[in-house]
Amino acid sequence: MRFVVAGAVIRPAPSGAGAELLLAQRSYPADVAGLWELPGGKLAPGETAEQALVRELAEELAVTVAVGAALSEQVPLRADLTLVAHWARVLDGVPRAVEHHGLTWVDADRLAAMAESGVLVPADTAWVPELLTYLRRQDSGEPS
Ligand SMILES: Nc1nc2c([nH]c(=O)n2[C@H]2C[C@H](O)[C@@H](COP(=O)(O)OP(=O)(O)OP(=O)(O)O)O2)c(=O)[nH]1
Repeated sequence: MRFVVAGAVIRPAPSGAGAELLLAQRSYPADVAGLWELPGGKLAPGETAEQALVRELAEELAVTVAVGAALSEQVPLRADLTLVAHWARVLDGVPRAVEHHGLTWVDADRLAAMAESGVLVPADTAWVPELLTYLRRQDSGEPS
């Protein structure tokens, strides 16, 4: 089994209420180009999910991240490929779309509207309830 790891990159909302999540707009392949995802990629041989996420987000966003706990859902993509996600925070740098069409920080209401309108990569909808619960928390402390 191979794994893809995605980062639920979060920050306190500038308004002070709740938190925001970073979404990235895929540029390929054609079936998902234009849809929004949690940035990340496949684990290289011998890498842990945490190591792969640090590497992928450095490559894709030009930032250094601290990787936290895994989200609870693991999403089967194919018989031999499973998608997992970890919470992450930017330690250094400002995210930039190196490989994606664009980036956007969303609050809970915006994420819910995007999920509703079908602009998320389909597999990622599995995480929406857990993401919304965190983004709506008032203290935006460590995800539990
Ligand atoms: N990174 C990422 N991939 C996702 C998500 N949801 C989802 O279905 N995928 C799929 C798309 C791809 O089939 C696979 C990972 O592709 P990728 O293009 O990000 O990974 P990569 O850079 O390591 O792969 P590659 O293009 O070099 O083959 O997982 C997601 O939220 N983030």
